[in-house]
Amino acid sequence: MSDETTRMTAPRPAGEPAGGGDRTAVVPTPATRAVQPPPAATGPVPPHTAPTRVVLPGGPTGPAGTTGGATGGLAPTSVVGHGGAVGQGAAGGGYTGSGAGYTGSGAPTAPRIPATGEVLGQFQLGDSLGHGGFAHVYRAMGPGGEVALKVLTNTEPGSLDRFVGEAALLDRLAGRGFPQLVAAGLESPTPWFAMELVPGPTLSQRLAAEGPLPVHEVLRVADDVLDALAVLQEEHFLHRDVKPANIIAAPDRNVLIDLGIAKGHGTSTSTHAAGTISYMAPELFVRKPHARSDVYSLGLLLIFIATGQLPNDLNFAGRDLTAADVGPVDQRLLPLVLAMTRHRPEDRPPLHNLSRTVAQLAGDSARLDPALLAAAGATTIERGLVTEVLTGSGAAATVAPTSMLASNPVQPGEPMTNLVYDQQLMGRLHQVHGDGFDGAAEAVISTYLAAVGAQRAGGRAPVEIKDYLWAAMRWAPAFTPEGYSDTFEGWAAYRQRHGLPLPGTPTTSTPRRQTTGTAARVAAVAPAAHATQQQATQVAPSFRPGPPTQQAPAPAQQAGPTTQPQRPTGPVPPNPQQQTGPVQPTAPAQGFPGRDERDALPSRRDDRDPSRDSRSDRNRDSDGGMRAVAAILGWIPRILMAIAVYQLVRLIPGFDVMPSAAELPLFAALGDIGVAALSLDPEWAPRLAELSIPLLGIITAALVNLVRAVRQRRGGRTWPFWLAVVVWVIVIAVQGVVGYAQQVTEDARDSFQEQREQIQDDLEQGVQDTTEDVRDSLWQSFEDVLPWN
Ligand SMILES: Nc1ncnc2c1ncn2[C@@H]1O[C@H](COP(=O)(O)OP(=O)(O)OP(=O)(O)O)[C@@H](O)[C@H]1O
Repeated sequence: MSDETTRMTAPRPAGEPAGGGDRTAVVPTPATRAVQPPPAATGPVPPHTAPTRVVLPGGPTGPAGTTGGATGGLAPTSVVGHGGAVGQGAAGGGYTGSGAGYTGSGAPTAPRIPATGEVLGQFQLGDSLGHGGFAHVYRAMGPGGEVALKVLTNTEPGSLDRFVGEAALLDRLAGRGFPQLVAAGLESPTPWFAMELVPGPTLSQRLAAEGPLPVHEVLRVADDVLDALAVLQEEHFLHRDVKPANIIAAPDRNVLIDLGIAKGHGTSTSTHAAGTISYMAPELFVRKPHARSDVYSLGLLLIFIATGQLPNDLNFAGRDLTAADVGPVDQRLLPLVLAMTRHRPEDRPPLHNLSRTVAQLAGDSARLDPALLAAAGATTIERGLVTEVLTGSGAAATVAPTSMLASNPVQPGEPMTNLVYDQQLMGRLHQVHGDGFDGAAEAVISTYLAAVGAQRAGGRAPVEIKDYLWAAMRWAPAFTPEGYSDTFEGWAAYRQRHGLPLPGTPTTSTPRRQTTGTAARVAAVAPAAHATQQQATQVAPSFRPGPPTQQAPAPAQQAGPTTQPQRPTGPVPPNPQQQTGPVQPTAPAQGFPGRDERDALPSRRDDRDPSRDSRSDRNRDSDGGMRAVAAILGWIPRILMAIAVYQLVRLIPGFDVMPSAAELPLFAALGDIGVAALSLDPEWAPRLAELSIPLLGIITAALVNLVRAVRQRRGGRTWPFWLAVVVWVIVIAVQGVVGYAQQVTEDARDSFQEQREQIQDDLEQGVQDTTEDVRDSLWQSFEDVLPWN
């Protein structure tokens, strides 16, 4: 093998002096870490117990560029080893080395996958241990014994940076919870690094062979992975790819592999998202990594290894899992996994609390402290992590601005696989799939692409994108409800029939808000659906020009979903537009999970249950009553609000000539009841009658919210509820304050009047008395002086 790497044999950049350091490993290290002196260039590879310490020839602080990853960003996007080929290549979007696969132009070329027997550095490759979309891992023999040797095979721009970053992080972790780095040849034409060989199957292999694990094994996995995640957190990293395939079940421990640095923060989760997205935390779908994102993935993983199945996909439903979602799981595990998979990351417990809970469960579960599983404020270490993410240090600088996260559209230049982050598109597809109309997906995608630009499709036809997204989300083909065609029109008809809100297509400017009533909405959407079909045919050709390949489905299949088996349904109306549509599926491109891969993925519970749709139909029917109640109830608070506002207007001086609504029998009675219940002066009855109007409003608004929440099976309160409560409270406050002020003023006026009258009476009396006294006294004096007295 011509590969000259011993541990690292990268060419030095021009002008850099040669020396002992030129044959050392050049994985970037954090600026804060003590850097060890480079080992001798020609020395033997040390045994695993003394791994090569990768160093930066540029000095302890490392050259510019290391800040991207190793200094604590979530994932390095630009890592410079020693200012040489790696760094330059990274900046240029490709590897500047001479090897196949990484060209200076940055354009990906064919990957080189080494064969068994080849030698890389001082390691001879043995059997393949496995591979993902990113790298191949081999059993290899080196001077210190057997190792797992990982070879980069992905040639997309940035993949080398990620690979270098992974090696750097492994080195930094020094075997704590992860395989220990042994040696690296990152500037080899075939970049590689060797790490400790962990014996054993992955957890997904173990599950496939043995089925669900007993509780104590589940807790052991939880314990080991929580420890590993805590180590990562100390280093200010998230893994972001916790899944059964990334945990090796060694006889004595479970080891987390495949460091998530391959998943750049705010960027793609790599091109082979299938199987990864299944475990992805909801906040990652809006590209807002949280310190507890790994907790969510681990929670799902524990559910999977305990039950053999994953809960329904809830990423777009926006709610927590319930016991019913989880399926038959040991009751001891239930509170743990429910807490770990809470929808809002801040409601999930921090790692430390989880470790203590797991320890308690493994010991004496009776001592389980429920407070540990409650939502807890950010820990100091988490705050550090979040700060780094938010301040945009290193790789985090790629985070989209908050304004972009609102609708989260895929940006030009982003890989097509990032469509999974588009909430608008994915939310719509989730609805389509949930209703059982996978066949409407192509139309939805086409319309979406027509709006955002066909280039976002990355050259894929809508049907390919649909297949990709379905595989990525592990949505098994849905069963269309009987009597409906699996098309956009069928979906629209189904929603109309069930009185469900009918979303427009993503691009339509369908004036849903300007029309009222279901009929009007349907009328508005019908042309939209028609337009969608047209757009499907218009957009598709520009995605993937070229002749259809062997895999192109027969025209008849093109009319409907190309991949979904359907239950026999009623006659499906022909759709000539789709039949003639130039959708030209081609062989799955790189990064798309193959059919076998998809089949191997564990299905979501709903996906495996063919009776799901009829069941959900029944649920929807039973929801009908609730919906009617909610609709009726919905008007009551609005009417009450109008009355309360009317009452408010009456408070304005001069407007009190208008009749008081509080005199209506219902409210008057409530005023009387209030006075009796609170033992108040009866004169307060009219005031209480006035206050009863907004109070009644709050109560009915709360009821409406409750009914709605039950119907939608959503926990928590919705914002309209809070809006209503705020309005009502303001009305009550104004009415209360003004009413009280009026009452007090009236009382004061009365008392003033009383006092005035009293004073007047007193004055009059006084004047009269005085007059009489004066008169009497005068008369007396007069009498006294009269001569006849
Ligand atoms: N240290 C190790 N010891 C033993 N086997 C390993 C080791 N590291 C990796 N493997 C095996 O190699 C397989 C692929 O490894 P890894 O997941 O790291 O590759 P990847 O290409 O980065 O994967 P992905 O595409 O999922 O990111 C693993 O599933 C595992 O079977």
